[in-house]
Amino acid sequence: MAAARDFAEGELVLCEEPLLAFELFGASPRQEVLAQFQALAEERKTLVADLSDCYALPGRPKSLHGIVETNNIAVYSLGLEAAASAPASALGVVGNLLSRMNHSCAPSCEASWTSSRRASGRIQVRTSSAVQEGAELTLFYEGGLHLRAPRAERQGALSGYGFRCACEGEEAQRSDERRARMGHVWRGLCSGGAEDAARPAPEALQELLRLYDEEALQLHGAALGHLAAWLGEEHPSVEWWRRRAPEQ
Ligand SMILES: C[S@@+](CC[C@H](N)C(=O)[O-])C[C@H]1O[C@@H](n2cnc3c(N)ncnc32)[C@H](O)[C@@H]1O
Repeated sequence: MAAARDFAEGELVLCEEPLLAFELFGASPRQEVLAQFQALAEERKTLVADLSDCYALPGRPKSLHGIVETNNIAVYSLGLEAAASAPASALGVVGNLLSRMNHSCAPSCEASWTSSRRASGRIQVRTSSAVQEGAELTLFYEGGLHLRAPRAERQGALSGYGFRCACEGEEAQRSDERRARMGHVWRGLCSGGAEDAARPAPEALQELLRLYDEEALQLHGAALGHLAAWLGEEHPSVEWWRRRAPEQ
């Protein structure tokens, strides 16, 4: 999907009612998807069926499962109501426009849910940096979960989408080191480094933000969702990050 005009950072690219939106870490996502699909109006069923299925063999029919695996984008949102058993508030979302977007490990856009309530929300995509007319509008399919991981790990996480992300180039080695460091700092923040409520580990957060900048990753909304899910919305680190997040 290419930009039809210039977009400023943080601009709304699309906002749509999802075709399917299921709990990624729910007890039975396949059954949930099937029930949602069966409840769709006929024309919306056709929109789902028109999406690609990277699992379908040549000449053989597509399957709902294959379409969902190929097209669901993981979205983590602050305060999103989730099943009590879920480790994070995460939805797998299939959308008529959303699912036309390609993946990039340094994406130009970020997807989020418009509401703290799953039932009343829509999926929206905003640019995370300025995008020029004609440039591709891309998303990180895994919703940021594997964003702070080296290339090999990202490629493994993306294998279910039926393509191999071609992050190459001279910078690949340095990028791997930076993302490994991002993962390390991130895990420190989530498992103790930011536990002290009076002192939200500002050095670690600043290092993390600097690494985001060096990687040209302006995805603070996704980072915010993860922090909130793991530390709780009231944690000072979450508040610190919230001030840098794009408008919802
Ligand atoms: C969610 S769909 C994306 C929309 C699809 N390109 C279309 O034309 O409708 C996912 C599929 O797009 C392709 N794709 C997405 N991002 C890609 C990338 N970075 N490199 C290669 N193929 C990609 C893969 O075939 C993948 O199975």
